Order: sequence, then structure tokens, then C-alpha cells
Amino acid sequence: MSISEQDRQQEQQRIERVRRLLQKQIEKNEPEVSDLRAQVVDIRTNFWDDVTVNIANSDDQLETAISMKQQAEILSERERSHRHLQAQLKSMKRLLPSPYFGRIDFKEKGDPSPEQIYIGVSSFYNEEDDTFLVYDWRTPVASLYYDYPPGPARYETPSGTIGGEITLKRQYLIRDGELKAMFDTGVTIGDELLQQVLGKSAGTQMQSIVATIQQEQNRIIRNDRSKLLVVQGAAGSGKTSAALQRVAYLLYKHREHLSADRMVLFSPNPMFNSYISSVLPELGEENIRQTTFQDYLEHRLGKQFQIEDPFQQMEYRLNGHNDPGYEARMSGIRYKNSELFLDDMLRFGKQLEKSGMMFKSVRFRSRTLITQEEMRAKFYSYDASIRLPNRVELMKEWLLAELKRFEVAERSADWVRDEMDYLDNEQYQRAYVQMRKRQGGHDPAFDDALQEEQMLREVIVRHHFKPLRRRIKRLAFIDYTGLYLRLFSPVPDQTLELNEDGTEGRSLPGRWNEICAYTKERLGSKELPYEDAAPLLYLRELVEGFNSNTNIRYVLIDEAQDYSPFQFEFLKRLFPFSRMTALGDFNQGIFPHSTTLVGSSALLRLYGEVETENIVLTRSYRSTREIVEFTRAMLPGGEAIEPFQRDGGKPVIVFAESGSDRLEQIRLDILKLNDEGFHSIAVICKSATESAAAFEELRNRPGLDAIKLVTRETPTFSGGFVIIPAYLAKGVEFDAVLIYDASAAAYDDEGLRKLFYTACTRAMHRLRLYTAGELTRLAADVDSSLYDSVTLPANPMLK
Ligand SMILES: Nc1ncnc2c1ncn2[C@@H]1O[C@H](COP(=O)(O)OP(=O)(O)OP(=O)(O)O)[C@@H](O)[C@H]1O
Repeated sequence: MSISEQDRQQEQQRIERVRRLLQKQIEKNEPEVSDLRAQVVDIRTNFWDDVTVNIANSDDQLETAISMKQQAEILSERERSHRHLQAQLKSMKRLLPSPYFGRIDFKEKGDPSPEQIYIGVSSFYNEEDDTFLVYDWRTPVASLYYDYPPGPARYETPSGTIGGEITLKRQYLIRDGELKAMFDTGVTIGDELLQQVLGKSAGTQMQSIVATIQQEQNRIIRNDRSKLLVVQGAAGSGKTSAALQRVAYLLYKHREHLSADRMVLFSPNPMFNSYISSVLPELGEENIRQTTFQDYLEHRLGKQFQIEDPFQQMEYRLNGHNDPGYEARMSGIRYKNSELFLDDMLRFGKQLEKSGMMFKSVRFRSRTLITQEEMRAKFYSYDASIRLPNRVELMKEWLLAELKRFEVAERSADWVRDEMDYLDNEQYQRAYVQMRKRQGGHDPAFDDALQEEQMLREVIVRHHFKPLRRRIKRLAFIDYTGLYLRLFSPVPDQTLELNEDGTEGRSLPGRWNEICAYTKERLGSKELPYEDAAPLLYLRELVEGFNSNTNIRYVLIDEAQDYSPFQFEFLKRLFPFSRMTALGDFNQGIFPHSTTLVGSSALLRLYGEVETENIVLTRSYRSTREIVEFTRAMLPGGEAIEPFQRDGGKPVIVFAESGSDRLEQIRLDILKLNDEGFHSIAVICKSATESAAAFEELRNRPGLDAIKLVTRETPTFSGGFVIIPAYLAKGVEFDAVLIYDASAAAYDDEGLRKLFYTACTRAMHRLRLYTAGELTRLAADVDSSLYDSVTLPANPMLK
């Protein structure tokens, strides 16, 4: 469809008209906003001047109350108006440089002519002629733009479906008020604009995709039906982008009762938070809470244990092969992240209702006040129908009462007398003040020696019992480590089924006894392996009752393939009033506990089939066609991934004679790519260990002094030249990716396929792989027509 010059001029004139009206409205609003702000400040500062305060009699008191209420109402009304007008002003300012990006002409059934609907990041209403000059992309009518090509179309409104015909669909690229390009599109969102957007360089922060949201992505963004939305999307298919657009959409749609603080996003690492932090503000919305699962574990268990994080576990997996316990730990990791273990745990929880609870005895000054047996007997003396958490609560009350009894008896102990003699002045004074307080301010008769002694004894004993009381209140009398380890009881024969306490049998993983010994040893030294953290916390909550946050309405989980069944269960229980969106890619499931997402029983069991919806994205937008064709060839079933038609060079595999040739070629390539205009360049390594070694090798080479090493502690994502382990590069992207060591020696294991795939799919425009020996099978098996090979000449200069 060709666009005439006349069309172009008309569009440019419209842009100018809209901008003039925006400018006019901004100029009108600005003084009103400042005036309102001044009024608010004034009312706040002089609040009491305008209130008649008189409390002499009840009539006066009533008048005072009414006066205060009126004043408070005026203040909140002004604050509201100020907020509203200021938001309007901000959104108009945001529109000014580029008021809209799309247009559809829609002829509603029964109407004589189509209406022109221009779509931008927010609405702009022209009071002068009572029309919408720009519609917010989230309005119901704007969904037509994303969902249909020209022709018959319909959209949903709160009052029903509206049908009609789209007679024109147009896209604009407007910068600082100037129409840079425009396209009429036949398909949903035309390729031209998308080509332009995707052809750009990677930034240090993700951009919003509002102008080019694809139809299948729009299904994710506007989905507001099911309790759980599961998105399986190929690498670069826009899952994170769609998730953030979805947040903006929901905040708009439910703006009456949903605010940013009622949504939470679980992201793969803290660095990722900085990478995506500008998308929502760009769309005029506040950022939602962002956290990681590790943060939550730290918050709940960090005081009791030194918790390993997933990246430390990953390092062990990648580098720990020589450790004699390696195979056992891997087997343990698989089991501890399985639904099998979750079911074992749930059965164990049921069992605990009848028997088997474990407690820590209550001890005081090397004496046992309450034994474990007494506690167990008490626990099981409660009615069997009382749920575990309620019994724990009863136990707590009972223990506190018992403690009080011991405390009273302890007052006459000899050690108290000794301690009294050593009270210094300050302690004595404190005891005195406390006694005074307890006696209602009356001066205690300290002259009465007997009474004085009693008071001091009371104070001293109470002081010593205080930590004990605190521990009981914290429920520290339950022996969670002991309970957890009961799930890891060694058995005489590796192959057998364990029948504990007459319950159903358990199928045990290989190397069971080694797993048990390892778990016991680590927990005994107060170290919590990552694979044990979620299950241990889960067990604790089964017994104590689940913590919950009822304020949160939407939970979004990015990189959801890396969550275990325990973690999903947790999030469901932690946010009971929330809907969940889980986005991920099973092909990037780099942890042993990764799930398949769609069809995964760990997800289906959360809310049931009816409440679970799946969306699959197969189109990949990040990388050039050639990179997608190469990377998808590494995956079984990879043909289903469709590249977007954006061309670049084929990936290049560089064969070097020696490690030093390889390093020098990496250096030359970084500088060359930089000269070609690719400014965000990542050397991706297998692990942190390999990254640190690469950093040492490359940092002092000419031209590379700016190269940075990214570790799990790096707080913000930065562009430029970086060296990064593959697992930290998850979710982010670079103009060019250089795989540091693609040799068979580095990627020797089928289990590393997904990690290797994840590393290669971070590239937007260029991908190069280096090897100084045999190439890894993961790449060597790819059809050689999908990449170029370069064999470095043995160059004595490089050595
Ligand atoms: N509709 C779109 N319009 C423009 N750009 C898009 C669109 N969809 C995705 N992109 C771009 O493609 C790239 C990949 O998107 P994103 O990071 O959201 O994908 P992802 O599925 O989360 O990737 P991964 O799983 O590989 O981390 C980003 O640069 C994003 O801006």
C-alpha cells in the first residue's frame, strides 16, 4: 500500500495540531498545578489556624470536631485534584515528542463512516471539540490495533462486543514532533516498524514494546481470566516485555482499585531489576515491587542458616565433578526439587498430626526444665482434630505458662543471691525504676530489706528468663532440622522402598544414604544447600501455618522454568488472593530442577486445569534470522521456533590453534565489532570460575581496559564490554555475543545443552564462538550451512 505525499503532509499537519493543543493544555495546566500545590502546602502548614479549637463544653467540642473534619476534607480534596492534574500534565508532557504511534480507521456496524482512532501511550482529550485526539493503547478500542489486520474486527467493552470493519491501519515513527516514517499495514503489526525497532542497538535498559506489540503477545498482556497464566516462549519471544506491558495494562484497567504496590515480580537476579526498571515509567506507570526467591529465603531463614544461592549451587554443578560426593549431590538435587519429594513431605506433614513431632528441650543454666518427651506428650495430648499450627500455638501458651512457674520458683535459688551482690549501680537503679513502675509510681519501701531483696530477685530472674521467653514466642522450641532430617533417614538397602510409620512407601533416589549423610552434615553446620532451602521452609510452614500476604493481587514470575514445585506451592500460599503469571522457556531450564511449564503437573496442581491457561510463543524477535536458525538447530524440536525476518551475518565459529591465539582473536573481534557500531558486547563464559579466568586473561590486553566482569554481586546491568557467566546473562541481551570457550572440553556434557543455548541466544546482531581444540558437540552437530567457520592461521605473532 503506497502512501501519497498528500497523506504524509496531512499526517504531519495533524501531528503539529495535536502538539499545539497539547502545548496549550500544558501551559494552561502548569499554573493550575502549582497553584494547587501551593494551596495544599498552605493548608497543611496552617491547618490549625483555620480550625476553631474550643473544648470548654460538649457543644464546643462538637464544633471543634466538625471544624477539624471540614478542614481535613478540604485538604484531601485539594490533594486529590493536585494529584489528578499533575498526572494529566505528566502524561501530556510524555506525549509531546511523539503523540502517537498507530491509527486505525474503524467503521462500527451501522455507522455511515469510519472513525479515525489514533493510539499512543496515554489518552489526550480535547475539551474544545469534545474529542479524543489520542487513545491510550490500553483502552478497549485500541485492542483492535493489535488484534486485527484491515477487514472485519471486533472488540470487547464492559457493555458488550462492538463489531465493524477496520478500513485502514497505519503506523508512525514520530520523533520530536517530526514524522520520520509511516507505514500502512496489511498484517497485524507491520514488519517495517518492527524491523526498525529490532535493528537498533541493545541498551543498558529494556525498552517498552508498546508500538509493536504482536497479536500473540497481546493475548498475554490483556489476559485477565484465569487464576494462573503459563507462558512458554522461545528465547527472545518477548516474554519479559509482554509481562511488563501486562503490568501496565492491568494497572490501567483496574486503576480504581489496583496500585503498583499490589503487584510483585519475581526476577532471576537483582541485576535484572535494574535492566527492566525503566519500562513501566516509560509507560507512565510506577514500578512494581521486584524481588527474587532468594531474597525471600534469606528473609525467612537467613538468621538460622547460611543459605547457598542458586548460582553457588550452579557453580558446584559446573565445576564440582572431581568432588567424590558430586553424583550423590546431583541425585539429591533432582529429588529435593521433585514433586515426589513434595508429596513425601505432604505425607510426612499428615503423619505429624499423629506422631513424630520433634522439639528442643527447654533448658536453663544447664538444667532441663521441660524435656522433649514432655513436650511431645503435651503436643499429642491435644485433640487430634486440632490442626498442627493451632496445636503449636497451644504449645506456645503452655510453655510460656510453664516457664512462668519455673521463673517464680527460681527466684529463691542461690545463684540469684550471688548475682544480687554483684549488681552494679546502674543495674540496681534499673531494677529500682522497674519496681517503681510496677508499683504504680509509688516509692517502693526500699528500706524494708526483705522486700527489697524479693524485688531484686524477681528482676534478676526475669532478666535471665527473657531470652528463653523470646525463643518460645518465636517457636524456636520446634526442632525443624531434626524433623527435616527424618525425611533423610538412611536405609540398609539402596533399592528399597521406605515404609515409615506405616505410611505409604517412598521411592528413593539413587545414592540415598550418601544424600542423607550430606544433608545431615550440611544442616548440622548451619549451612543450607539451595536445594534444601525451599523444602525446609515448606516443612516449617506446614507445621506453623503458612505466612501470607493478602495485599498482593498479581504475582509475575519471570524465568519460571527455574522454579521447583516447592517454590510454586510457596508462592501460591504466600499470595492467596493473587493471580499468577508464570513466564519461561523450558529450553533455557539450566537448573536441574527446571520445569517444563506447559503441561507441568507442578503448575497444574496449583489451581487445577480449569483455572490454568497456557500460551505458547514461538516467534523470536531478539536475534537475527541467522542466529535463530543456528541456535534452534541445537534443540530437539527447535524447528518450531520461528525467526523474525531480520538479517545479519551467520554466526561464526573460530577454530584456533592454541588458547593464546583464541584469546587474541577474541580481543581483535571485540574491537572490530565495536568499530562496526556494536557497543554492547559480551564475552559469555560457562561459569563464574571461567569468567574470572577470562577476565584475568583479557583485562590487560590493548584496547580492553574498559572490560568489566559481571558477578552475582553486580548490582546493575551495564553495557559496554562485559565478561559474564551464562547463567547471569539470562533474560538480558547484547549486540554481540562471543562464546569464550566453545570447545568439547568446556561443554562436554549433554546436561549443558540448555546453558549453551541460553548463552548463544543472548545475541541480537552478531554471534561468534571460539575454540582452541575440538568444537563442542552441541555446536558441531548443527548443520554446517548455518554458520561460517574461520580457522585461524597459525600466526607466530599471536603467540
Ligand atoms: N513486539 C515487539 N516489538 C518490539 N520488540 C520486541 C517485541 N517483542 C520482543 N521484542 C524485543 O525482543 C527482545 C527480547 O524480548 P524479551 O527479553 O522480552 O524476550 P524473552 O522471551 O523474555 O527472552 P529470553 O527468554 O530469551 O530472556 C527485546 O529486545 C524486546 O524488546
